[in-house]
Amino acid sequence: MNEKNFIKSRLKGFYYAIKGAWMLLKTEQSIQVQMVVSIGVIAAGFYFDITATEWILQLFAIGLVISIEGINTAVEELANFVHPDFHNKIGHIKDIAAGAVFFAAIIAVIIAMIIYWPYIFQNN
Ligand SMILES: Nc1ncnc2c1ncn2[C@@H]1O[C@H](COP(=O)(O)OP(=O)(O)OP(=O)(O)O)[C@@H](O)[C@H]1O
Repeated sequence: MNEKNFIKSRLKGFYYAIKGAWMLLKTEQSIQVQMVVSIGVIAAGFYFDITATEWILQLFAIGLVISIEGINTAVEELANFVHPDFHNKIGHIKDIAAGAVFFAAIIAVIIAMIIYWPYIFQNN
């Protein structure tokens, strides 16, 4: 593959990724909820004027949750496509994918508590 084709295929990959991100935002309620929560904590970040390190942790947590939620959606879509009917194995696969989101969400909540607890409850 020459250099021009390489750049072209990378740009195409980028376009598909943007398209996928837009589809997630437009169609997936779980992603829309995560987006609203993310906007809320970003607003809180500005309101409490959190430090650069806290911003990094907060943005990392937001990225982690939204990314895993997106992968969970892809797993669900794939499961529904491969086996549209009820099957214990499909249920198991979907539960595991949802479990991954749970881990990320719990960590994000803990990070948010560590960041905001001092700003909210220790006014000094
Ligand atoms: N085809 C299936 N076979 C067995 N269990 C399923 C199947 N589809 C869903 N389940 C069970 O229902 C749970 C929720 O499924 P899913 O995440 O697809 O949500 P939904 O309520 O079916 O649809 P949506 O999230 O799109 O509103 C799964 O974690 C799994 O336990």
